[in-house]
Amino acid sequence: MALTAVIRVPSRALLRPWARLRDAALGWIEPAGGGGVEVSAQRFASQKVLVEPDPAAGVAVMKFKNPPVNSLSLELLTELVISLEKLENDKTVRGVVLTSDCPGIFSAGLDLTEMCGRNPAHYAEYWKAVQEMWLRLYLSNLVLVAAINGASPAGGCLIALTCDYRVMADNPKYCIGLNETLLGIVAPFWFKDNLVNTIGHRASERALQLGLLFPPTEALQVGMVDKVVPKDQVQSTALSVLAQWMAIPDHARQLTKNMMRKPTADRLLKQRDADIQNFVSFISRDSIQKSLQMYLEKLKQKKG
Ligand SMILES: CCCCCCC/C=C/C(=O)SCCNC(=O)CCNC(=O)[C@H](O)C(C)(C)COP(=O)(O)OP(=O)(O)OC[C@H]1O[C@@H](n2cnc3c(N)ncnc32)[C@H](O)[C@@H]1OP(=O)(O)O
Repeated sequence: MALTAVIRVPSRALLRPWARLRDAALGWIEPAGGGGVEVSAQRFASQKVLVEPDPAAGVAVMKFKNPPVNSLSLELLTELVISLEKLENDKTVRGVVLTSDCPGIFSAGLDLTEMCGRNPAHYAEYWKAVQEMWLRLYLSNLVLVAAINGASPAGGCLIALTCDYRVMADNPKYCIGLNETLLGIVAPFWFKDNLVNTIGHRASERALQLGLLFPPTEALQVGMVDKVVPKDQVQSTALSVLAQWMAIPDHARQLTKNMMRKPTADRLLKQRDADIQNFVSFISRDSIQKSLQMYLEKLKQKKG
């Protein structure tokens, strides 16, 4: 991967490359001149997120690669944020297509194994990473187009909802939606806000309470996706849409996007810590842990 962003990081963290990269990606870095050292991010080859830049076109394709189902593990979330940050800082890139490298699955959503049987400190770290992913994507200055080439429940749907435009493959087996209630859990307010901003209040109320997973044609009808095309045209269509959006002057489009989205993002930014505490206490409940364990068991038994 030809990404060569240089990140200034605190020298103390050199002992822990993983934590250092995460800190840099999440913005926990010393200011320039603060005694850090410069390292090329290219040295740390990404494994869960593949980025294919096309500088001539000013675009990149970002592919999630966390088989079998692209669950959003802490590692994938961290790599996603790092990759996005590099692209934001790359002056040759103005737009990104987000898609999946796993056949038939865009993303299975948050990684249930990160939310089951762990300790409160882990839940807090995980939730902070989920928040960070959403904030970075939702407020990105880049044009983001989701090429939804597979199933996209819950957190997978959330990623698609952060994009400026969604193209979905026409396979009726691929469903998209915020199905949290089916797991006995509740979509956080910022998931809900992002959905309401996309499909409106009444449709969101119904979709969220019932945990609806929409097949492509229904997703199109309700406005959850913008275009449905045959599977082999998803990426090319997403790239064409990207080109249309990139015909608009960046500064005008970016200011408009920010004007539309900032109030929603600010709601979370103002109460990030409280939101983390809320998540930790909710997810730590015995009843919630039991529900999630049962759901995971059901997924496993489906095979046998
Ligand atoms: C106050 C705050 C409250 C908390 C808010 C929390 C918000 C939560 C958001 C979420 O995103 S929760 C996750 C929701 N995701 C789902 O419900 C999807 C579950 N998965 C599926 O429906 C299916 O796996 C699939 C995506 C449709 C793919 O089906 P397929 O038949 O292709 O694969 P499977 O055999 O089902 O799965 C393979 C393998 O992967 C494991 N797995 C599936 N999904 C997840 C996941 N989200 N996290 C972790 N692991 C997952 C599944 O158990 C199988 O494992 P093995 O049996 O191979 O060990």
